[in-house]
Amino acid sequence: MRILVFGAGSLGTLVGGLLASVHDVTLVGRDRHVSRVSKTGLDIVGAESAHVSPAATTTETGHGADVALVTVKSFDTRAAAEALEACDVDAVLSLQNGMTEEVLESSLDVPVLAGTATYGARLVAPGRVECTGIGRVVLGALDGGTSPLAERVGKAFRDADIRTLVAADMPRRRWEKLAVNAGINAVTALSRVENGRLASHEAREVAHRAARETARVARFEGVRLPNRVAREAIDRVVDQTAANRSSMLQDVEAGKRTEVDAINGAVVDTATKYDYEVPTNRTLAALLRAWERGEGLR
Ligand SMILES: NC(=O)C1=CN([C@@H]2O[C@H](COP(=O)(O)OP(=O)(O)OC[C@H]3O[C@@H](n4cnc5c(N)ncnc54)[C@H](O)[C@@H]3O)[C@@H](O)[C@H]2O)C=CC1
Ligand SMILES: CC(C)(CO)C(=O)C(=O)O
Repeated sequence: MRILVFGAGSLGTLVGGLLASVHDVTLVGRDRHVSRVSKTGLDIVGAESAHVSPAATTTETGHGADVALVTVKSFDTRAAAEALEACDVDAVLSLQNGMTEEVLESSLDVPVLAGTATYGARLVAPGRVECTGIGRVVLGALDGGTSPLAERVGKAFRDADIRTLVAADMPRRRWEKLAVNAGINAVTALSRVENGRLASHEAREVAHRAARETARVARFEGVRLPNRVAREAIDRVVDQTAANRSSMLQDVEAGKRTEVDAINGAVVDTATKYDYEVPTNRTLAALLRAWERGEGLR
C-alpha cells in the first residue's frame, strides 16, 4: 500500500516507520528530522526496534497515496487538510487525539476514517523515534458500521505487525476516548501530576465530572455512552497508565500549545449546540487557555 504520513513527529514517525517495513511510505515532516531520515534512514528504538528507510520530505503537496495518515497536533489539522487537498490521496485516516475528523471531512472530498492510537511515541532525535509503549490502533468508518476501506487499511497495519482492531462502533469509541482525555489530560496538566496520582485523590472527582459531561453530550449527538461507562473508563485508564505523564502535561511542561481546543473545547462547543451547560469542561478549558496565553508559548 502507498501510505502518506502527514505530520512526521512522534506518533507519525513511529507508525510510519513500522509501516515502512512492508509498505511504500512517505513521511511529511520538518527538518532536521526529515533530512536525517532521507540520508541515513530511521531508527525505531524502545519497545519496538527496527531500522527502516521510508521516503521523507518537507514538501506538503503533490503526493499520491492510497491512504494519508494525519498525525499533526489537533490545532494543525485545518492546515493539514488544506495541504492534503492538493495531494492525490484516495482516503484519510486520523490517529490524533480530540475531535479532528470532522475538520478533515469538511475540507476533503475523499473518505475520512476515524482512528485512535494508544501506542506511546517520542521523537528523541532527528532520525530516531522511541516506542514508549506498545498499544493498539483502532480504526473504522467515521459514522460507524462496516467499511471495506477500513478493513483494507487495517490489514495493511496488521501486515506491518501493528496491533490493530477494525471497529464498527467508532462513534462510541471516539466519544469514550474524548471523555478520558477531557478528564485525565486537563486535570493532570493543571495539577502537574502523572495519571496514577488521580487514583486516590479528590482530583479524580473533577476528571469524573468532565467525563460524565462528555458522555451526556455524546448522547445528545446520538451516541450511546452511559455516564457509568465514561467514569469507569477514567478509572481503568488511570490504573493502566499510572506512570504516564499525559500528553497535555508534557505539552505544558515543555511550554507548548496544548490540544485543549479539540478536547475540552470540543465538549463545550458541542454542548452549546444543545443549549446544555458543561461547567467542568468549561472551567478546565478556560484555565488551560489562560495558561497558554500567559505562558508565551514556545
Ligand atoms: N505521541 C504519542 O505517543 C501519541 C500521540 N497521539 C496524538 O497524535 C497527534 C500527534 O502527536 P505527536 O506525534 O505527539 O505530536 P508531534 O508534535 O510530535 O508531531 C506532530 C508533527 O507534525 C508536524 N507538522 C505539523 N504541521 C505540519 C506541516 N504542515 N507539514 C509537515 N509537518 C507538520 C510537526 O512539525 C510535528 O513534528 C496528537 O493529536 C496526539 O494527541 C495519540 C496517541 C499517542
Ligand atoms: C490515555 C492518555 C490519557 C494516556 O496518558 C492519553 O491519551 C494522553 O496522554 O493523551
